[in-house]
Amino acid sequence: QLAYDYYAKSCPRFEEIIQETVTNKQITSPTTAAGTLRVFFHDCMLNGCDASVLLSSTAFNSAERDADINLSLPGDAFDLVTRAKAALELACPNTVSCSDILALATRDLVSMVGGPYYKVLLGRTDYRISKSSNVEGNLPRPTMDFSKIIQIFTSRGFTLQEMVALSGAHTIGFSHCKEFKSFLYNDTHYNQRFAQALQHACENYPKDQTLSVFNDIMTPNVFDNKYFQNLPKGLGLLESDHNLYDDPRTRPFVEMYANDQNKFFQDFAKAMEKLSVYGIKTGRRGEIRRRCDAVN
Ligand code: HEM
Ligand SMILES: [Ca+2]
Ligand SMILES: [Ca+2]
Repeated sequence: QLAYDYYAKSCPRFEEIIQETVTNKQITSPTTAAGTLRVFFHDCMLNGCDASVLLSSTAFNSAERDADINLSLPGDAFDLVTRAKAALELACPNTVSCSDILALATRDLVSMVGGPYYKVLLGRTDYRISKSSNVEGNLPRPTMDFSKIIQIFTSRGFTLQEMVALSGAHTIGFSHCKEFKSFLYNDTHYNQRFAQALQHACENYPKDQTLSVFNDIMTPNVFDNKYFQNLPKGLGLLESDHNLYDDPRTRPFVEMYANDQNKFFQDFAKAMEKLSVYGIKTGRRGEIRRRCDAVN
């Protein structure tokens, strides 16, 4: 049922409208690309790419978005989907799912900031269930035991190599100080000057909870393989970033991608295609939401 040209007849301008919306949003808010990529990842890992992460809580339901780990998901990503949905409802009412919008917008943003282009199958429907209580343990945290992080990926059918390739997403975007602050003082794998700079940058945390730093200090806004080149030099930010290089199970893939950006792009593109169809719903298992933040 899924097809690359799923909306060819029902909404011929679908791809064009997404492209337009994404371009306008990314130009005015350059953090949109990373934010949207992370939202998409968090949606897909939890019960599949079904836009469950986009639902708002109601009086009767605390949604995924309000789970502790998702509170830092940036408003710009949700705003992007809202804008695309509004434009699409004008062009072709009740036709395009929010999960398809998020999948395609993510692809366009990745390539807009320099990453690889890949094809996205379309025809997802949106799930009606989203519970904050389902989140814990299903999304990786930097402080988790590394074997647990590996298990989160492998239990969903991703190989170690695919996990490392996907983690290359940290070549863009930023992290809040709370995600690495305590680790800064306990880890010997940091480059010393980098650790000092980070301590300085986070000096006012926790008084100022909004303090954050770039995931990839070399090229924070460009999708490239610098993230992997940083890791062996102690320039990784999160404990989980460090673990990718320190753990012998994943180190060979880090080294491979650090040496070969083309290989990283090829593997990232393939892994994203695989992630994009993970756990998706079609037909009556879901619905075409009228608004992306509420069930019909
Ligand atoms: C390997 C396990 C992973 C862990 C432990 C992890 C953890 C985190 C954390 C803690 C942040 C900072 C969030 C914040 O403070 O706002 C972050 C940011 C980010 N993550 Fe991950 N992540 C992982 C894998 C991934 C994967 C596979 C992707 C996408 C395919 C991804 C995409 C991103 C992006 C793009 C950002 C930047 C968000 C922004 O700038 O708004 N991460 N990650
Ligand atoms: Ca989901
Ligand atoms: Ca980069």
